[in-house]
Amino acid sequence: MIKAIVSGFTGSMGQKVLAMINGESDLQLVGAFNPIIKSLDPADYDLDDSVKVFNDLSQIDIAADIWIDFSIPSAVFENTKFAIEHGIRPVIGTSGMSEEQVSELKELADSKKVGGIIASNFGVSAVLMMKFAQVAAKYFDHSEVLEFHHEDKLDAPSGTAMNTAKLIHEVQGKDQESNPNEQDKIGARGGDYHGIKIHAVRLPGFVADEEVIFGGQGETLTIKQSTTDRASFMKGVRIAISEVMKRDELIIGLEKII
Ligand SMILES: NC(=O)C1=CN([C@@H]2O[C@H](COP(=O)(O)OP(=O)(O)OC[C@H]3O[C@@H](n4cnc5c(N)ncnc54)[C@H](OP(=O)(O)O)[C@@H]3O)[C@@H](O)[C@H]2O)C=CC1
Ligand SMILES: O=C(O)C1=N[C@H](C(=O)O)C[C@H](O)C1
Repeated sequence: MIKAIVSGFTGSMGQKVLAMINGESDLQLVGAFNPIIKSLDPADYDLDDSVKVFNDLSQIDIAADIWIDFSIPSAVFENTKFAIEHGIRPVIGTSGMSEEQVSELKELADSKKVGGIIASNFGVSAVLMMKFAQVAAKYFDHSEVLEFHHEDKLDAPSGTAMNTAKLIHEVQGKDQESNPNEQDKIGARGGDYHGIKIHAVRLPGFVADEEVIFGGQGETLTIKQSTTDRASFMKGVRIAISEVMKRDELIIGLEKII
Protein backbone atom coordinates (compact mmCIF):
# COMPACT_ATOMS: atom_id res chain seq x y z
CA MET A 1 0.00 0.00 0.00
CA ILE A 2 1.33 3.46 -0.92
CA LYS A 3 0.58 5.93 1.88
CA ALA A 4 -0.03 9.53 0.83
CA ILE A 5 -0.25 12.96 2.41
CA VAL A 6 -2.12 15.54 0.33
CA SER A 7 -1.07 19.16 0.76
CA GLY A 8 -3.67 21.73 -0.31
CA PHE A 9 -6.36 19.08 0.16
CA THR A 10 -9.26 21.54 0.42
CA GLY A 11 -8.47 23.18 -2.94
CA SER A 12 -9.81 22.39 -6.41
CA MET A 13 -6.95 20.07 -7.29
CA GLY A 14 -6.61 18.69 -3.76
CA GLN A 15 -10.21 17.50 -3.89
CA LYS A 16 -9.62 15.75 -7.23
CA VAL A 17 -6.56 14.04 -5.75
CA LEU A 18 -8.59 12.79 -2.76
CA ALA A 19 -11.21 11.33 -5.13
CA MET A 20 -8.50 9.68 -7.23
CA ILE A 21 -6.81 8.11 -4.18
CA ASN A 22 -10.18 6.85 -2.99
CA GLY A 23 -10.67 4.95 -6.24
CA GLU A 24 -7.24 3.25 -6.28
CA SER A 25 -6.80 0.02 -4.31
CA ASP A 26 -3.03 0.46 -3.79
CA LEU A 27 -3.21 4.06 -2.53
CA GLN A 28 -4.16 5.13 1.00
CA LEU A 29 -4.69 8.67 2.27
CA VAL A 30 -2.98 8.92 5.65
CA GLY A 31 -2.61 12.68 6.02
CA ALA A 32 -4.09 15.96 4.79
CA PHE A 33 -2.38 19.34 5.16
CA ASN A 34 -3.49 22.95 4.86
CA PRO A 35 -2.10 25.63 7.24
CA ILE A 36 -5.14 27.86 6.71
CA ILE A 37 -7.71 25.48 8.24
CA LYS A 38 -8.79 25.61 11.90
CA SER A 39 -10.47 22.25 12.55
CA LEU A 40 -8.31 19.12 12.64
CA ASP A 41 -11.33 16.80 12.75
CA PRO A 42 -11.31 14.61 9.60
CA ALA A 43 -15.12 14.36 9.74
CA ASP A 44 -15.33 18.10 9.00
CA TYR A 45 -13.80 17.36 5.58
CA ASP A 46 -15.65 14.08 4.90
CA LEU A 47 -12.44 12.17 5.53
CA ASP A 48 -12.12 8.77 7.15
CA ASP A 49 -11.30 8.67 10.89
CA SER A 50 -7.93 7.13 10.07
CA VAL A 51 -6.76 10.25 8.19
CA LYS A 52 -4.75 12.75 10.25
CA VAL A 53 -5.42 16.38 9.43
CA PHE A 54 -2.62 18.93 9.95
CA ASN A 55 -2.42 22.71 9.81
CA ASP A 56 1.22 22.96 10.89
CA LEU A 57 4.12 21.38 8.98
CA SER A 58 6.11 20.86 12.17
CA GLN A 59 3.30 18.72 13.65
CA ILE A 60 3.37 16.16 10.84
CA ASP A 61 4.56 13.02 12.57
CA ILE A 62 3.06 10.16 10.54
CA ALA A 63 4.78 7.65 8.27
CA ALA A 64 4.03 8.30 4.58
CA ASP A 65 5.52 7.34 1.22
CA ILE A 66 4.25 10.21 -0.94
CA TRP A 67 3.64 13.94 -0.52
CA ILE A 68 1.20 15.20 -3.16
CA ASP A 69 1.20 19.00 -3.33
CA PHE A 70 -1.36 21.24 -5.03
CA SER A 71 -1.13 24.27 -2.78
CA ILE A 72 0.04 27.82 -3.47
CA PRO A 73 3.15 29.24 -5.19
CA SER A 74 4.47 30.93 -2.03
CA ALA A 75 4.37 27.70 0.03
CA VAL A 76 5.35 24.92 -2.34
CA PHE A 77 9.13 25.26 -1.91
CA GLU A 78 8.99 24.89 1.90
CA ASN A 79 6.43 22.07 1.65
CA THR A 80 8.58 20.13 -0.81
CA LYS A 81 11.72 20.68 1.23
CA PHE A 82 9.91 19.38 4.31
CA ALA A 83 8.80 16.24 2.45
CA ILE A 84 12.27 15.47 1.09
CA GLU A 85 13.92 16.07 4.46
CA HIS A 86 11.49 13.57 6.01
CA GLY A 87 12.05 10.94 3.30
CA ILE A 88 8.56 11.42 1.84
CA ARG A 89 8.59 11.28 -1.97
CA PRO A 90 7.24 14.55 -3.38
CA VAL A 91 4.74 14.59 -6.28
CA ILE A 92 4.48 18.31 -6.89
CA GLY A 93 1.92 19.97 -9.14
CA THR A 94 1.94 23.43 -7.56
CA SER A 95 3.31 26.04 -9.94
CA GLY A 96 5.34 29.17 -9.29
CA MET A 97 8.76 27.96 -8.13
CA SER A 98 11.84 29.65 -9.57
CA GLU A 99 14.46 27.70 -11.53
CA GLU A 100 16.83 28.20 -8.57
CA GLN A 101 14.33 26.71 -6.12
CA VAL A 102 13.73 23.69 -8.36
CA SER A 103 17.51 23.14 -8.68
CA GLU A 104 17.95 23.37 -4.91
CA LEU A 105 15.21 20.78 -4.33
CA LYS A 106 16.68 18.49 -6.98
CA GLU A 107 20.09 18.67 -5.34
CA LEU A 108 18.57 17.91 -1.93
CA ALA A 109 16.41 14.99 -3.13
CA ASP A 110 19.17 13.45 -5.25
CA SER A 111 21.67 13.67 -2.40
CA LYS A 112 19.22 11.95 -0.06
CA LYS A 113 18.16 9.47 -2.79
CA VAL A 114 14.51 10.43 -2.37
CA GLY A 115 12.51 9.84 -5.57
CA GLY A 116 10.00 12.47 -6.62
CA ILE A 117 8.66 14.66 -9.39
CA ILE A 118 7.90 18.32 -10.00
CA ALA A 119 5.58 18.59 -13.00
CA SER A 120 4.33 21.86 -14.40
CA ASN A 121 1.43 19.96 -15.93
CA PHE A 122 0.08 16.45 -15.29
CA GLY A 123 -2.27 16.56 -18.30
CA VAL A 124 -1.41 14.29 -21.21
CA SER A 125 -2.47 16.90 -23.81
CA ALA A 126 -0.17 19.53 -22.27
CA VAL A 127 2.78 17.14 -22.03
CA LEU A 128 2.32 16.16 -25.69
CA MET A 129 2.04 19.84 -26.63
CA MET A 130 5.42 20.46 -24.98
CA LYS A 131 6.97 17.45 -26.73
CA PHE A 132 5.59 18.57 -30.13
CA ALA A 133 6.88 22.10 -29.44
CA GLN A 134 10.36 20.68 -28.90
CA VAL A 135 10.20 19.02 -32.32
CA ALA A 136 8.96 22.23 -33.98
CA ALA A 137 11.66 24.28 -32.23
CA LYS A 138 14.29 22.54 -34.37
CA TYR A 139 12.72 23.96 -37.54
CA PHE A 140 11.46 27.41 -36.50
CA ASP A 141 13.59 30.22 -35.03
CA HIS A 142 10.59 32.24 -33.76
CA SER A 143 7.82 31.31 -31.34
CA GLU A 144 5.46 32.81 -28.79
CA VAL A 145 3.50 31.12 -25.99
CA LEU A 146 -0.06 32.05 -25.02
CA GLU A 147 -1.72 30.67 -21.90
CA PHE A 148 -5.33 31.10 -20.78
CA HIS A 149 -6.44 30.37 -17.20
CA HIS A 150 -9.29 30.87 -14.77
CA GLU A 151 -9.43 34.17 -12.90
CA ASP A 152 -8.32 32.65 -9.54
CA LYS A 153 -4.88 31.63 -10.74
CA LEU A 154 -2.25 33.32 -8.55
CA ASP A 155 0.90 33.01 -10.63
CA ALA A 156 1.78 34.30 -14.08
CA PRO A 157 3.01 33.03 -16.36
CA SER A 158 1.74 29.50 -15.74
CA GLY A 159 4.24 26.80 -14.88
CA THR A 160 3.37 25.08 -18.16
CA ALA A 161 4.07 28.21 -20.22
CA MET A 162 7.43 28.71 -18.49
CA ASN A 163 8.33 25.06 -19.00
CA THR A 164 7.32 25.20 -22.67
CA ALA A 165 9.54 28.24 -23.23
CA LYS A 166 12.38 26.54 -21.38
CA LEU A 167 12.11 23.38 -23.49
CA ILE A 168 12.03 25.42 -26.73
CA HIS A 169 15.07 27.40 -25.58
CA GLU A 170 16.96 24.20 -24.70
CA VAL A 171 16.40 22.86 -28.23
CA GLN A 172 17.32 26.15 -29.94
CA GLY A 173 20.36 26.77 -27.77
CA LYS A 174 20.22 30.54 -28.30
CA ASP A 175 17.97 33.50 -27.51
CA GLN A 176 15.22 34.33 -29.98
CA GLU A 177 15.57 37.65 -31.77
CA SER A 178 12.78 40.16 -32.23
CA ASN A 179 12.54 43.45 -34.07
CA PRO A 180 15.04 45.81 -32.33
CA ASN A 181 12.97 48.86 -33.39
CA GLU A 182 9.83 47.59 -31.68
CA GLN A 183 8.15 50.04 -29.27
CA ASP A 184 5.93 48.65 -26.53
CA LYS A 185 4.23 51.35 -24.46
CA ILE A 186 2.18 49.18 -22.07
CA GLY A 187 3.89 45.78 -22.00
CA ALA A 188 1.65 44.46 -24.78
CA ARG A 189 4.38 42.18 -26.11
CA GLY A 190 4.14 40.06 -22.96
CA GLY A 191 6.77 38.44 -20.74
CA ASP A 192 10.11 37.41 -22.12
CA TYR A 193 12.05 34.18 -21.59
CA HIS A 194 15.24 34.28 -23.66
CA GLY A 195 13.38 36.20 -26.37
CA ILE A 196 10.34 33.87 -26.31
CA LYS A 197 7.32 36.07 -25.56
CA ILE A 198 4.76 34.69 -23.10
CA HIS A 199 1.20 36.06 -22.92
CA ALA A 200 -0.98 35.24 -19.91
CA VAL A 201 -4.77 35.64 -20.09
CA ARG A 202 -6.92 35.38 -16.91
CA LEU A 203 -10.66 35.14 -17.49
CA PRO A 204 -13.69 33.36 -16.04
CA GLY A 205 -14.71 30.54 -18.34
CA PHE A 206 -11.26 29.06 -18.77
CA VAL A 207 -9.75 26.16 -16.82
CA ALA A 208 -6.33 25.93 -18.48
CA ASP A 209 -5.43 26.24 -22.17
CA GLU A 210 -2.10 26.80 -23.85
CA GLU A 211 -1.03 27.62 -27.37
CA VAL A 212 2.44 27.76 -28.90
CA ILE A 213 2.77 29.57 -32.22
CA PHE A 214 5.85 29.07 -34.36
CA GLY A 215 6.54 31.50 -37.20
CA GLY A 216 8.77 31.12 -40.22
CA GLN A 217 9.06 32.60 -43.70
CA GLY A 218 5.53 32.49 -45.15
CA GLU A 219 4.14 29.97 -42.63
CA THR A 220 3.04 29.49 -39.04
CA LEU A 221 2.44 26.40 -36.94
CA THR A 222 0.06 26.45 -33.96
CA ILE A 223 0.09 23.73 -31.31
CA LYS A 224 -2.83 24.07 -28.92
CA GLN A 225 -4.23 22.13 -25.97
CA SER A 226 -7.34 22.73 -23.86
CA THR A 227 -8.18 21.58 -20.36
CA THR A 228 -11.90 21.63 -19.60
CA ASP A 229 -11.92 19.44 -16.46
CA ARG A 230 -9.29 19.20 -13.69
CA ALA A 231 -9.97 15.46 -13.50
CA SER A 232 -7.78 15.23 -16.63
CA PHE A 233 -4.68 15.87 -14.51
CA MET A 234 -5.26 12.77 -12.41
CA LYS A 235 -4.01 10.28 -15.01
CA GLY A 236 -0.60 11.95 -14.90
CA VAL A 237 -0.60 12.17 -11.11
CA ARG A 238 -1.35 8.44 -10.89
CA ILE A 239 1.47 7.59 -13.34
CA ALA A 240 3.85 9.85 -11.40
CA ILE A 241 3.05 8.22 -8.04
CA SER A 242 3.89 4.74 -9.35
CA GLU A 243 7.02 6.00 -11.08
CA VAL A 244 8.53 7.91 -8.14
CA MET A 245 8.17 4.84 -5.93
CA LYS A 246 10.77 3.20 -8.21
CA ARG A 247 13.14 6.18 -8.46
CA ASP A 248 15.80 7.64 -6.21
CA GLU A 249 16.06 11.08 -7.81
CA LEU A 250 13.83 14.12 -8.41
CA ILE A 251 12.35 14.17 -11.92
CA ILE A 252 11.58 17.57 -13.41
CA GLY A 253 8.64 17.34 -15.81
CA LEU A 254 6.16 14.56 -16.59
CA GLU A 255 7.51 14.65 -20.15
CA LYS A 256 10.59 12.83 -18.81
CA ILE A 257 8.54 9.74 -17.93
CA ILE A 258 5.72 9.52 -20.48
N1 LIG B 1 0.79 20.51 -12.40
C1 LIG B 1 -0.48 20.45 -12.77
O1 LIG B 1 -0.88 19.62 -13.60
C2 LIG B 1 -1.46 21.40 -12.18
C3 LIG B 1 -1.03 22.35 -11.30
N2 LIG B 1 -1.92 23.20 -10.72
C4 LIG B 1 -1.35 24.09 -9.71
O2 LIG B 1 -1.73 23.59 -8.44
C5 LIG B 1 -1.87 24.66 -7.52
C6 LIG B 1 -3.23 24.58 -6.84
O3 LIG B 1 -4.24 24.81 -7.79
P1 LIG B 1 -5.77 24.81 -7.37
O4 LIG B 1 -6.15 23.55 -6.68
O5 LIG B 1 -6.53 25.21 -8.58
O6 LIG B 1 -5.80 26.01 -6.31
P2 LIG B 1 -6.75 26.22 -5.05
O7 LIG B 1 -6.61 27.64 -4.65
O8 LIG B 1 -8.11 25.71 -5.35
O9 LIG B 1 -6.12 25.29 -3.92
C7 LIG B 1 -4.97 25.57 -3.19
C8 LIG B 1 -5.18 25.06 -1.79
O10 LIG B 1 -3.98 25.17 -1.03
C9 LIG B 1 -4.32 25.66 0.25
N3 LIG B 1 -3.15 26.27 0.88
C10 LIG B 1 -2.89 27.58 1.17
N4 LIG B 1 -1.67 27.71 1.72
C11 LIG B 1 -1.15 26.45 1.78
C12 LIG B 1 0.09 25.93 2.25
N5 LIG B 1 1.04 26.73 2.78
N6 LIG B 1 0.29 24.59 2.17
C13 LIG B 1 -0.66 23.77 1.70
N7 LIG B 1 -1.85 24.20 1.23
C14 LIG B 1 -2.09 25.53 1.26
C15 LIG B 1 -5.46 26.62 0.00
O11 LIG B 1 -6.19 26.82 1.18
P3 LIG B 1 -7.26 28.02 1.30
O12 LIG B 1 -8.19 27.88 0.16
O13 LIG B 1 -7.88 27.74 2.62
O14 LIG B 1 -6.46 29.28 1.22
C16 LIG B 1 -6.26 25.81 -1.03
O15 LIG B 1 -7.12 24.89 -0.41
C17 LIG B 1 -1.63 25.95 -8.32
O16 LIG B 1 -0.27 26.33 -8.19
C18 LIG B 1 -1.87 25.50 -9.77
O17 LIG B 1 -1.15 26.25 -10.68
C19 LIG B 1 -3.24 23.17 -11.00
C20 LIG B 1 -3.73 22.28 -11.90
C21 LIG B 1 -2.87 21.31 -12.56
O1 LIG C 1 -3.53 26.97 -12.03
C1 LIG C 1 -3.95 26.10 -12.84
O2 LIG C 1 -5.16 25.89 -13.00
C2 LIG C 1 -2.97 25.31 -13.59
N1 LIG C 1 -1.71 25.44 -13.28
C3 LIG C 1 -0.63 24.74 -13.87
C4 LIG C 1 0.34 25.72 -14.50
O3 LIG C 1 0.62 26.75 -13.88
O4 LIG C 1 0.82 25.47 -15.60
C5 LIG C 1 -1.07 23.63 -14.80
C6 LIG C 1 -2.33 23.95 -15.57
O5 LIG C 1 -2.03 24.95 -16.48
C7 LIG C 1 -3.43 24.37 -14.62
